Amino acid sequence: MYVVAIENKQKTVRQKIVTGREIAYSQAANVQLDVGARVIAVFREILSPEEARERIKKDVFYPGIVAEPLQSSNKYRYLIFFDDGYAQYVNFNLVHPIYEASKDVWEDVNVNSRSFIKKYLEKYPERPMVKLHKDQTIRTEYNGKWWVTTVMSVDCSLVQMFFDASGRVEWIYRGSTRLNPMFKEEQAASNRLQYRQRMTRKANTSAPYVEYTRPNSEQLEQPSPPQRSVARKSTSRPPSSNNNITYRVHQFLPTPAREAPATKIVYYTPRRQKPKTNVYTPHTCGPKCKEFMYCSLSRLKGYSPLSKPLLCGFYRLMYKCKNKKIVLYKAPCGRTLRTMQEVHTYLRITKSNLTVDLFDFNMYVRCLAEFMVEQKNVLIKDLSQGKEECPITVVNYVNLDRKKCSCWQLTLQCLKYMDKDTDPDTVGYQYRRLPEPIFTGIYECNKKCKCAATCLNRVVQNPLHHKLQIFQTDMKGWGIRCLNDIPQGSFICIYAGVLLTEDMANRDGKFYGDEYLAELDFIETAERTKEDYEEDPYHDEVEKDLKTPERSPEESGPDDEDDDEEDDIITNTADDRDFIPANFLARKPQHEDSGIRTRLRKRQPEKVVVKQEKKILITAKPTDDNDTVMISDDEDYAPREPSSFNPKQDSSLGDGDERKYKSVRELFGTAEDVYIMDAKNTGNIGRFLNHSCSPNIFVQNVFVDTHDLRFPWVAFFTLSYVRAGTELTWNYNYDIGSVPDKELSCYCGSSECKGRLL
Ligand SMILES: C[S@@+](CC[C@H](N)C(=O)[O-])C[C@H]1O[C@@H](n2cnc3c(N)ncnc32)[C@H](O)[C@@H]1O
Repeated sequence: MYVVAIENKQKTVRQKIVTGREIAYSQAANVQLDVGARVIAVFREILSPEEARERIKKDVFYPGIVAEPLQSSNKYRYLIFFDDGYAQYVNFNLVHPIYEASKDVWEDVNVNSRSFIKKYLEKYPERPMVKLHKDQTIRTEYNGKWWVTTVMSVDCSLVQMFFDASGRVEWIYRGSTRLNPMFKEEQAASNRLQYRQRMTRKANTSAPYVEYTRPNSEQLEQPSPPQRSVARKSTSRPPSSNNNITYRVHQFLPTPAREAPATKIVYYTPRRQKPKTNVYTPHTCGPKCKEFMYCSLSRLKGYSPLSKPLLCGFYRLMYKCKNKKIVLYKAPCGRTLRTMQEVHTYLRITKSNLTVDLFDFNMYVRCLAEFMVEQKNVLIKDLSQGKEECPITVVNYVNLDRKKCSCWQLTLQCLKYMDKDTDPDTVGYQYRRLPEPIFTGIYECNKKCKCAATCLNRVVQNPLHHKLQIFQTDMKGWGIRCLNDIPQGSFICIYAGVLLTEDMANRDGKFYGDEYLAELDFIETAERTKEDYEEDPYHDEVEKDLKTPERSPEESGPDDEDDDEEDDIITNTADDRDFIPANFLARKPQHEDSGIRTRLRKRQPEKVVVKQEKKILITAKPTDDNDTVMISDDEDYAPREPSSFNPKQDSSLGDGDERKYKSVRELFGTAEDVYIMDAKNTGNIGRFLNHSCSPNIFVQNVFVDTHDLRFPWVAFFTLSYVRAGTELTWNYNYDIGSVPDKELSCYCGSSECKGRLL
């Protein structure tokens, strides 16, 4: 215990007995403080011009903990989590160590922030944070409710939010669960049956997401209690009987080569066996036009799909038209084909056995390019051991009328959830390609339909089409890359495996690994997306209900002082550990106002001032009630409105995404749960597709042999044009932190990488 002499305004001195946890040094530390250090630090408040006229801005010390050390990435400031829920960057000379701290430092913190601080320190340096940028809109909690807020600015780990309805402005830690994406991430980790964001929601690619800083395994403890025992990728389905081949995995896994093989792109030159005939002479196209072809499709087994028409005698020409480059095909008979529609019609009337998806009008797609690896490095020439050959298609295209086809109509149900002006002809397969995912699923024609096998609504039921290669990646084990350019929306393959129930998957996954488990969660994904669609009016209602005061200029953006801070970035590249406060002071003139503001606060009376004693400052009084702390003296201390790092515990507060209806899955029985596809021992090439946070293929649920919503096939399509030699990757949509004792770093290498898979 320490006896402290306290002088009040009237200069009368009284004595007080306090513990070492209630007093701090009167000087800033001259060594780097570690994360978790117990400190008092100055909190800088923002004053509006009117307030500034009325009173002077006071430097007030509040107790807290160091949440980030001084480092170049945060401009050599400490991030301080104040006990009463505020967060702010503070210059090191305004941070004073507290004299003593409990072994578990969070025990000294106000009860409202305790669990947050405890979890933060236990997990540090892993810090999931919402990745945000200016003008982004998300929901943020305030006073037990979710509000629509807009990002005003981002400063390292803090974000300044503008509450659209009330005009409130607040700085919030980006890892706070008061930010809805962060809240949902936490919910997902603790709720086995949460509803995840899916690749089927392509529109969400710019939505905010939670990013995990790469953990330092030595410093990390194990994550908090999760609910599931194995990891499962979202969405997949094997065929019960289909021509997508499955094979035993171990048969084609040779020892990986130590060195990456030399690679190159080679361009085929079509060998013209007949004199060039593509000069047009007027004629009516018909089956006779086929006679101009150099060879039949059946002789082109093993060639890439896009090269086949060119090898058969078609020319693919690039023209410049009004400064725009366009692609044209010239048929062997000389007929010019300018669009997919013209190609489709031409192939039909000439009764050609070429299919329309062998053509492409994207000028960047290189039809004759092939990615080659040195022969000696080719480990297996055919992964499917002859089973997965290029299809010999029987061409008999019928002009499928979408309006009359009940399968197409089922696919078009998704129009209900799209912009009302959406043209139905642009939804779903476009000449056997899928430009965008459809979250309500695709319904293909099947053997019960009257149409031919070459119908435009039969895609994933066909075998592998593109040349793929399994290769050893640097960090992710085996992966798949394409050997030819692949146009956007092309079907790659399905995800095949053995179907397991939830219980079986948990048991098998625990003992034999869960790397190849994928959930058939079409129902949950579709329902979730539908509800999101229906929720849109909710925002308007919320906003209507609230008065929207005008934003004052000083609230509407950072003031001049903020601009100054931007100029103060120190470009010191030395290790953060080398930081010596004294040198820093000598190098850089002290900036009066370099602490970043956390949020606007209720203004407090003038008397909130810290008394600087010669040796020590009286500081935080740890309490278990909401009175937070004592600064200087009980008389002088005026507590501010407490803030928080977590949403207020309000039973009515969901994740802002509460479900309104019963799930369709319940109609199948009370014991029904998602089925899981296990591709560990029996699967197809889909099992080798790695994860990426910026994937180039997406998952589409397709109904082929059954319309039972529990059993869609899961098919992969290209999200964009993919160049030969590129690895094909999808987004696993794992729930980070959901598997006990399991952490998996992500090595996708994308600039958007979240840092963790699990
Ligand atoms: C379905 S398997 C993919 C094929 C796997 N690479 C193999 O060699 O069989 C999933 C596993 O691949 C690895 N993996 C996939 N994507 C990854 C990524 N982005 N970062 C790290 N590991 C990854 C992980 O070990 C994961 O459990």
